[in-house]
Amino acid sequence: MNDDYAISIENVGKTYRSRDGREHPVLKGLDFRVRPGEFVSIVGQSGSGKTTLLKTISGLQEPTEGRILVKGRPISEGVEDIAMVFQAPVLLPWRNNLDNVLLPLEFRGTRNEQSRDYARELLEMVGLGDKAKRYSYELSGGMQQRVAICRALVSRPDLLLMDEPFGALDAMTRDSMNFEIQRIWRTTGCSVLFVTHSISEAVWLGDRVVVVGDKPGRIVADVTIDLPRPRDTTHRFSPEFSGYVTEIEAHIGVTAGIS
Ligand SMILES: Nc1ncnc2c1ncn2[C@@H]1O[C@H](COP(=O)(O)OP(=O)(O)OP(=O)(O)O)[C@@H](O)[C@H]1O
Repeated sequence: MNDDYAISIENVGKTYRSRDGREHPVLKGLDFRVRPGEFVSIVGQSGSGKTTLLKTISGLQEPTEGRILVKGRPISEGVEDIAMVFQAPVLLPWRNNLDNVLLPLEFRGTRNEQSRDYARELLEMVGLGDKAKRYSYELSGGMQQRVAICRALVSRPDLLLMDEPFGALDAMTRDSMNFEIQRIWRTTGCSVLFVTHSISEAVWLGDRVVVVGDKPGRIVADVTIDLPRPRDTTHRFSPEFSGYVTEIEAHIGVTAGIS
């Protein structure tokens, strides 16, 4: 049954049309499911269509072919339980961090005392409880991205879409954000679709790693990561971990025609 899944991507294609009328197929025949509470990483060459896929899932744009169901309901019906985190946190500099977190609820007209408490709870959860009344320009890049994650979580989404959320962070901050997102995901129980260019990040975080090939974007592998949870740094040095990384590198290499 479709509604057993957090999300069903059924034979989805997306073609862009340029100004001169030419068609550019970017995604073709994508077909996969995400179970409730599952963490699915997505990797692929630059330009393979990963962002296009997330935008299509979030409802920011429509697929040209196929359909997307959230708990059995077409996203075209205006499903509200999806939130997205982008590479850049894009916080409003004139609002304090708490008010940035509450922004989606203001748009929906559902901001109230309870949601304010929940937003504070989320900031506590990511270690920014004392920064609620501070402004984004007073925070480091990693802290700003944590605020953006709280903003995505404040509407209690069932599905969190993350597009290279740690791509702009330095290696050490990225490492600690990997732990942070694992903890957040386990606490909230939401399903996550996580796009990254880092294969080791994808393996370390994911229950599965979906590899998207390019021209047009399609799934070339869907690898189940059978490593115990919660994961810590020791897993990164295990032979099983290296095996998964090598396997996925090979899938991406084949896609690019270099192996
Ligand atoms: N609005 C648009 N109109 C036309 N073409 C587009 C549009 N958005 C994306 N594209 C094209 O679609 C292809 C896939 O882009 P997309 O951003 O989805 O790839 P990606 O895998 O996320 O890349 P990266 O890893 O570099 O972020 C690219 O060739 C891009 O130029």
